[in-house]
This record gives sequence, C-alpha cells and structure tokens, in this order.
Amino acid sequence: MHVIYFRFELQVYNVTRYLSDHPGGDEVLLAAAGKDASEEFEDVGHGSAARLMLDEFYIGEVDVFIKANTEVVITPTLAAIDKKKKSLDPINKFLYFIVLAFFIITLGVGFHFFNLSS
Ligand code: HEM
Repeated sequence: MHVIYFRFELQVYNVTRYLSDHPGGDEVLLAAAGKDASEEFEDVGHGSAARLMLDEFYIGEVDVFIKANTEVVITPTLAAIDKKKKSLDPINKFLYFIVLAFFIITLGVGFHFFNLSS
C-alpha cells in the first residue's frame, strides 16, 4: 500500500493594476483570485497578446502537493512475475546442473590425460 502525492508548480500573477483594464472585466479576475485559473484562462481562448502580458504580472511560483485520496496497491508487473517464475523453474536448475557436470567432466578428463603424459 502506497500513498501517492502529486507535485506541480503554479505560476502566480498579481493582476491588481490590470483589474480596470482587463477586456474580460474585473469580476472574472477577482473570482479567480487565489485559485488555479489555468483552465478558465485557456477556456476563454486568450490570444498571443494576453499571453505576452503574463510576464508583466508574474511574481513567482508556488509548489503544490496534493495527496491522492485513494490508497494505491502496487502489484508486480507481468515481466517481474515471469522472471520470478523462471528463477524457480526446475528445468533451469537441470540446465545449470548439466553445464556444471560438463565442466567437471572436462576438467577430470583434462587432468587424466595431463597426468598420463607426465
Ligand atoms: C494575467 C492574467 C490575464 C491576462 C493578462 C488577460 C488578458 C486578457 C486580454 C488581453 C484579453 C483580450 C482578448 C485577448 O487578447 O485574448 C482578455 C479577455 C478576456 N479574459 Fe483575460 N486575462 C487574464 C486572465 C483571465 C482570467 C483568469 C479569466 C477568467 C477567469 C479571463 C477571462 C477573460 C474573458 C472572459 C475575456 C473576454 C473574451 C472576449 O470577450 O472575447 N482572463 N484577457
């Protein structure tokens, strides 16, 4: 069981001195104050002029941490399960045994002939 946090950054704009000049009116800005207004800003379809003005009002950013309200159970992936299965596989053990036996026999035969010739 894991607790998941989402972390993201929000840009903060101080639009106080733009309230009276905003073509969309001051009400929408005041209603969005202190909140994440990204969606509303995009929904209106602000053009490049509005985007260029953002720099003028930018004052910084805040880090936002949100705790997911569901408990997340992380299950192993199929590949991980498969790998685990393979390591316990008796056929694999048998193959290792064959390779080891072959190695020992080769060494034995080698020593045998070496001893005979000396
Ligand atoms: C720093 C933030 C903002 C800036 C600099 C800005 C700037 C502008 C500008 C320049 C326009 C004229 C149209 C254009 O050039 O796209 C505009 C229109 C508008 N904006 Fe904003 N805006 C900001 C935030 C917002 C927010 C947060 C909202 C909504 C919650 C909003 C709602 C509107 C609306 C409704 C219009 C009128 C669209 C129309 O009548 O066609 N604006 N804004």
